[in-house]
Amino acid sequence: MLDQDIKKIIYSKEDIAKKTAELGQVLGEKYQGVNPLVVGILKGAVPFMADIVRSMNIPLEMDFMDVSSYGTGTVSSGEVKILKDLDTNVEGRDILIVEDIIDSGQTLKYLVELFKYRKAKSVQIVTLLDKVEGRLVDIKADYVGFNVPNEFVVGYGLDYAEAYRNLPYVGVLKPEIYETANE
Ligand SMILES: O=P(O)(O)OC[C@H]1O[C@H](OP(=O)(O)OP(=O)(O)O)[C@H](O)[C@@H]1O
Ligand code: HPA
Ligand SMILES: [Mg+2]
Repeated sequence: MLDQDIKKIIYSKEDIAKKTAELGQVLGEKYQGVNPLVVGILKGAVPFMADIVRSMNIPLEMDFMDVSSYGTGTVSSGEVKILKDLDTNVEGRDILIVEDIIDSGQTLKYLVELFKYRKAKSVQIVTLLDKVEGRLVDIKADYVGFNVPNEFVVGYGLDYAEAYRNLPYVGVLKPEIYETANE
């Protein structure tokens, strides 16, 4: 079973449900009356996006962008590629970017600059996990679920080589899983 590859659970299904409800409540109040464009970053943000928007009890629009810099490994290539762009024009819009994790910060730095260049009225970030020790560029989220330790984590959207996204919790993979893959 998928569970057998996990060394330890860091945030349980219940921890995540409580946190997304709290964040959604705060964001619903913050974005009341402005019809924000909530942008989920594929594919990792899908479970978090689905939970957070259902806790925001206000009119909003959703769109998705697919960017990737990790490929099948555990280290960012540093090069952010757009695999799917937004369908929506962001000019004059209040944008809330939804991410599963900020690690090196390269993905979000790129996106924030892109949306500002496209003349968004405001750009804010909500991330479930913030791995501050991973940071290589200067970027901060406006809303953070949990500060995660400097380990490669999987589950609740986060993958290793595209697997484990469907775990309902966030956990640390047993090191032998990626060590054998690198041999
Ligand atoms: O701060 P960074 O070092 O840029 O890392 C964070 C980004 O990396 C992951 O995406 P990935 O590129 O693996 O795509 P995925 O969501 O499809 O897994 C994650 O979902 C974030 O988008
Ligand atoms: O710790 C991580 N796990 C999965 N994907 C990631 N992308 C950046 N950091 C991580
Ligand atoms: Mg990934």
